[in-house]
Amino acid sequence: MPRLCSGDYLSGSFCLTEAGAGSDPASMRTRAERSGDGWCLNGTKQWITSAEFAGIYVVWAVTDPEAPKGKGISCFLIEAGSDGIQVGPAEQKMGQRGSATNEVHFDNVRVPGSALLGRLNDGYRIAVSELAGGRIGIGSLALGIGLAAMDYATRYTTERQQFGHPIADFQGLQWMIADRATELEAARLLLMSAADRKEKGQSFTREASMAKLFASEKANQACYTALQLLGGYGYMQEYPLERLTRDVRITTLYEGTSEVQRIVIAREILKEYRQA
Ligand SMILES: CC(C)(COP(=O)(O)OP(=O)(O)OC[C@H]1O[C@@H](n2cnc3c(N)ncnc32)[C@H](O)[C@@H]1OP(=O)(O)O)[C@@H](O)C(=O)NCCC(=O)NCCSC(=O)CCS(=O)O
Repeated sequence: MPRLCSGDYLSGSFCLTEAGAGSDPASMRTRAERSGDGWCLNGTKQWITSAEFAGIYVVWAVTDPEAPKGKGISCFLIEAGSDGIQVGPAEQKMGQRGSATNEVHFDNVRVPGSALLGRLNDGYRIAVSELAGGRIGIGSLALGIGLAAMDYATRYTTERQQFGHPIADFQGLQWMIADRATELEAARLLLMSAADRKEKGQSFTREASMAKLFASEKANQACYTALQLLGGYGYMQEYPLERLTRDVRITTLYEGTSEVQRIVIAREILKEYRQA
């Protein structure tokens, strides 16, 4: 942590996803086998944010293949310079091109026993609980993009003249502005509520998924509307809507798709009813 906070490490990377283990990370195939006092890791992680800049990787690997699904996974902290780690080139993405996304290969990477984070075979719980916190972050990112898009487009409607009027005078457009503003405000309140619960040490899994689901879907809709308000200009790279619309698209996918958020929300609600 001190090296991450001081900037000695430009970033850390969260290495969970694999080619065959995206929405279902417990089906991962990366293995960590005992090697003397330590561990030897083999496998490939996919779509890892900032891997090419990372000083340290948080890596999940199967440590007990005989255990029931999700019960034999452990979490390791691995220094970027370790022998056997290879980082692939940055992926060519639709958006968020300011953020590098790489594959990370672990080929007989040997780490000491002290690299184990948390308890042996209890790593999957660390992954899912960290994802819940991350969802507040991605929801907030989505909200920021949605607000920026609508801010730009709303100002544009007051300046753009058609049919002898600023287009903001037309009720059809006013309703679009009103609906998006209402949805983004609701998203903001859901995010604040989830963050507040997290900060107070209360359970927040359900609230984080609700906030991420709603904020990312509504931010995508906001970018669509904002581009529509600019008409053909919105489609041009010269204007910011083209980039915002590409950047926002990933927010309903990463840190868990909208469909995964619905699984989490439904499970959390049903848990209460089943316990009653
Ligand atoms: C779809 C899933 C929610 C399904 O989960 P699973 O069925 O595989 O696992 P669970 O049984 O729900 O949970 C396992 C275990 O952990 C406990 N748990 C669950 N949530 C929490 C929590 N918030 N805090 C603490 N503990 C929690 C749960 O009770 C279980 O414990 P027991 O076994 O009962 O003891 C899940 O697979 C899922 O979320 N999938 C989506 C994965 C995802 O979001 N991937 C994104 C990867 S990161 C990314 O995209 C960004 C790139 S990067 O950062 O570089």
